[in-house]
Amino acid sequence: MTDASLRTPDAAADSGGDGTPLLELVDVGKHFAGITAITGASLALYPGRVMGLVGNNGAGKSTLVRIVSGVQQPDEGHVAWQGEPVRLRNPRQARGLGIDTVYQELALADDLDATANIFLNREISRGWGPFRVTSSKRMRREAAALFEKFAIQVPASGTEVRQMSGGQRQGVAIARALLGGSKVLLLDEPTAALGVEESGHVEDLVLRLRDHGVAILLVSHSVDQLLKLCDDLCVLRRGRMVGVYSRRDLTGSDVVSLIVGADAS
Ligand SMILES: Nc1ncnc2c1ncn2[C@@H]1O[C@H](COP(=O)(O)OP(=O)(O)OP(=O)(O)O)[C@@H](O)[C@H]1O
Repeated sequence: MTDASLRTPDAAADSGGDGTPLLELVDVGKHFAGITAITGASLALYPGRVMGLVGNNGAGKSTLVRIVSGVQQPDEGHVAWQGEPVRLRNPRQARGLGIDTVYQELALADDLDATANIFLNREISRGWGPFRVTSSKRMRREAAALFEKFAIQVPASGTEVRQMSGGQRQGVAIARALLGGSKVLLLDEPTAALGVEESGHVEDLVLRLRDHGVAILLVSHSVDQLLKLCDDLCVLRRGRMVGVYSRRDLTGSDVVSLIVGADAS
């Protein structure tokens, strides 16, 4: 691998200054044999802003995440990247642009340490041909620097991730996305399996990512968490987009009302 692939995001380095979103969904819809999973979904993600994605079970959140991450393609509307329409054919293409997803399962290699996990399939090596060797020292150094930059409290080397806490594992999975140069991070219920203290650590990390200019789409069922972390909230209900709201305009009971469909007033 080359040094150029070792990019971590930096504040507002990309679009956003001119008001163009990094990523936009325009009237996106997806149907399965007569079932509307989602329709009329429009939202924009900007560097250094957190968009919450909220809705009851079956509201269409996962479908929307799968569209943004390139797993599924919309059959209505379109996706735009830095103002240009784009067709995200698969997750690899999305990652190539800088869109990465951290799913609840995390998909870590349990028997490897944090450094090996974040460099998995993109190991740094030196030399050439039969003399090519992986540069463990340099990977450990770069992993440690990345953990320090985002204050991710994990042992960089020597501890298998299976021995780590849920919050630490979440940190490793997020670091892996950052190492690939993610500008847009989709976080799928990152604290669903965590206790109060560990959830707090992950929430702090989300805010640090935001402060470093990452655009975040956060799926969460916790209204408190959404109000704490998000700048904007996109509310879905039964496959339809209810709207995108500024967090400043919402109380917790407004959010609940929007989710279940009662009059928010
Ligand atoms: N591949 C599929 N085939 C058929 N129906 C699907 C498919 N994927 C999603 N759906 C349907 O689309 C609707 C939205 O599903 P989706 O998983 O996006 O909701 P969700 O908000 O993520 O729900 P949850 O919080 O339970 O994960 C549901 O009615 C679901 O059954």
